[in-house]
Amino acid sequence: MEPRGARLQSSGLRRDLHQSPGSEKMKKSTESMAAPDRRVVSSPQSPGQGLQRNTAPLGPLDDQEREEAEERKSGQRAMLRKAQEFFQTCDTEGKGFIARRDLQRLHKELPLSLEDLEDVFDALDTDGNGFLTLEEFTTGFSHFFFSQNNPNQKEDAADQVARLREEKVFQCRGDEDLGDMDQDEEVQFQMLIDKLGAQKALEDESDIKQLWLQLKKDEPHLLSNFEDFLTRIFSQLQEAHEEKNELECALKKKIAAYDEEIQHLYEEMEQQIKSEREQFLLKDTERFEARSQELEKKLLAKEQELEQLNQKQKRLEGQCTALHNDKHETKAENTKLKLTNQELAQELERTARELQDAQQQLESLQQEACKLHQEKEMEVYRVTESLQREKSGLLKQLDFLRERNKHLRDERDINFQKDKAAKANTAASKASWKQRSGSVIGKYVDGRGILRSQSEEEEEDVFGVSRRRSSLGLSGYPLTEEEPGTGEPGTGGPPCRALRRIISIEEDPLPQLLDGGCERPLSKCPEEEEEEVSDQRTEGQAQGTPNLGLSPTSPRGQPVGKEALYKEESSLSAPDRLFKIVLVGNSAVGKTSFLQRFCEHHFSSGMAATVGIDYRVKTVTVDGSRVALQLWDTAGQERYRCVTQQFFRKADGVVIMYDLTAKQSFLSVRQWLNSVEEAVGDRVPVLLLANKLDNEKEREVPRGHGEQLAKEHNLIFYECSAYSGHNTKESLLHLARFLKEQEDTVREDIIQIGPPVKKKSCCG
Ligand SMILES: Nc1nc2c(ncn2[C@@H]2O[C@H](COP(=O)(O)OP(=O)(O)OP(=O)(O)O)[C@@H](O)[C@H]2O)c(=O)[nH]1
Ligand SMILES: [Ca+2]
Ligand SMILES: [Mg+2]
Repeated sequence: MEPRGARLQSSGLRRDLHQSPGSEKMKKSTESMAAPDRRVVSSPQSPGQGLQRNTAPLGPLDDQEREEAEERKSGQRAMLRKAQEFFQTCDTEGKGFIARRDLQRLHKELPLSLEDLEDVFDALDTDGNGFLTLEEFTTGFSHFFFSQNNPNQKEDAADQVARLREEKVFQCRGDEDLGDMDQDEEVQFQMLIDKLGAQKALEDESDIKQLWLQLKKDEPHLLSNFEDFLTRIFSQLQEAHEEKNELECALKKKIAAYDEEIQHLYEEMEQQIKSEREQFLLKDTERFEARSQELEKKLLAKEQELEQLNQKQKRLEGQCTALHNDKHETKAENTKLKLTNQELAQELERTARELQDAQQQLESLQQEACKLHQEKEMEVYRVTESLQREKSGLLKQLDFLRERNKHLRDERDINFQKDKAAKANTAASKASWKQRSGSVIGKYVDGRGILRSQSEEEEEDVFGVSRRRSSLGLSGYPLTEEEPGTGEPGTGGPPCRALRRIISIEEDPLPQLLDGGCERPLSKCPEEEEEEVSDQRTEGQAQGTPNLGLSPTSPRGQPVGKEALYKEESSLSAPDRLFKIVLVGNSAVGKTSFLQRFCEHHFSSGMAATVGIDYRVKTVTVDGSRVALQLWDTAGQERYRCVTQQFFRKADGVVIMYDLTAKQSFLSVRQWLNSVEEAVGDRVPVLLLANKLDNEKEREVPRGHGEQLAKEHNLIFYECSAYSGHNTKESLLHLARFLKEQEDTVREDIIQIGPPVKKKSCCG
């Protein structure tokens, strides 16, 4: 139930509005409400449309009325202004209309209850749409105003105003004359009020009291009607009030129910939210935990990695330090090594100097040795040469003696009759020397035997020489072999002396030719000059012919009286160097025949087997230089092998010969190779010759075998024929060239003091 004060206040406001538009209270309140915009408050406003409409139907007025109208008009304007100001105060948001709640908001600022304000709103909201336009608002205001101030308005309006005026009067009077009321009347009225039961319904009973008092005083007959009316009204009011209370009660209940429901819903919602939140939190926590575990794992891994890296770094640091130390050590060592190096370099320099000195010394020594060697060779050659000369002289003498012998034989034939016994003797001795079993010496021995018996003085000289020629290197072996055959042992001193002379290859010499001496080496083949010409053909022909023409019938082909001619020629072509070449091979392979072909350019069948050793010298031109070849012809017969062996030692080259028509001679080649190797190793080049190529019909050794053997032992290989002369010269020239080239290389090496050269391959 609303307090009484509120109802009174509400009527107070209405009173204020009716009484004076410019009343202080209202002004104050509106001003306070419009405080945010004072300009609006102060500026005068043009009157609204509704105002003009309302003011238009004013009729003709007298002066007083005009004054009143004027007054009304100004009051109207002020009222309108106030209404607008109030409207704006209410419409704080500037929407252009006032909603119910806008007005309700003012209940704190205005001395009105919410209920009063609602009543005001309902009254102003003429179209009932729930909000007040400015027009509605001002119209409402002016309606109040005009209905209050204009008595010429419609009847109901006039009534209203009159009533309001009465009210006003009563109020004033009530205020002023309350004390004047009779105690009696007061009691009467109270009784009425009690009867009506209006105390509860009426907040301010003064109005009714005054009305009742007035009625009682002015028209007492209407009083009962009024009282009935009041009773009816109040009963209705009571009913309405009760109804209202009931409704309020129901509303409250409903509100409570709603509240409860809302509370319930709220709680439910809260519960739901809570559970949701919890779930979410749970999930979140789980996720967070999982994530944190993951992160922890990662962190752990990272930490381990870090640890590893740390260790690595430490290790590297350690290594660094070690390396640093090493570096220092190495530096120190380096310095030491450098010092050592310097020392060594100095030493090396010193050694090099010493070496150089030594080399120089060596060189000079070598030169000296070379010189000595040359001198020696020259000496030996000179000796050989003199021997040759001697030999040649002796041969001449022999020829002469043979001639003599012939003569003597002739004489003997003449004397045959005289001495028969002597004749028979001589014939027998001669026959025994005709066989091949004999040796070259045999011829001389044969001659000597005869000579000896014929001429004692001449014989001595002749035999001395002839024996030497045939028994070279044999220590008089032929003598013991052959003398018995002749039945004439070496009785005299001279023959023994001559035969015992040993000419070994060691003593063998560089020809005197090298000295450029004019002495002619008689041991040379008679056709030597011709041979040289074979290299330089034009010369040879001219020289060769006279030789042959002069040649006497001597078996060894040494023409008498040729010596002078050779002497002259020899001076023209002195050899640069001398090579000693030893020929070996089984007996009868044709060594002697080969040499004869090579040196003398002819072949004689029925050659006697060589006894011991023989030699020839031949000068050839190889690549523009003169080379003297000292060719040692050995005896192939078994019994002379030990002699042959000795000759290998000083040989520069060896020729091993086999007979391609005699397989045995080829099979023996290996033995010969062994012998050579035993004596000189493999430092000496070997020429393997297969002789008798002319006799192809009887060939027993295929060419391939010879080639194969040569290849195996790194030999020079030729097939030749002493008979036809095929390959005789070529093969020996090949060997000579090889020897020369080898020597050239060695010489160069000696000069350069280089390392010793390996033996050069001969079959290139
Ligand atoms: N058909 C032919 N017969 C030859 C050839 N060479 C040599 N003869 C003959 O073979 C025989 C032996 O010749 P020699 O020259 O005495 O043999 P050798 O090798 O000197 O013999 P020894 O002095 O005993 O070592 C002789 O009857 C020669 O006529 C040749 O090329 N062809
Ligand atoms: Ca409205
Ligand atoms: Mg021979």
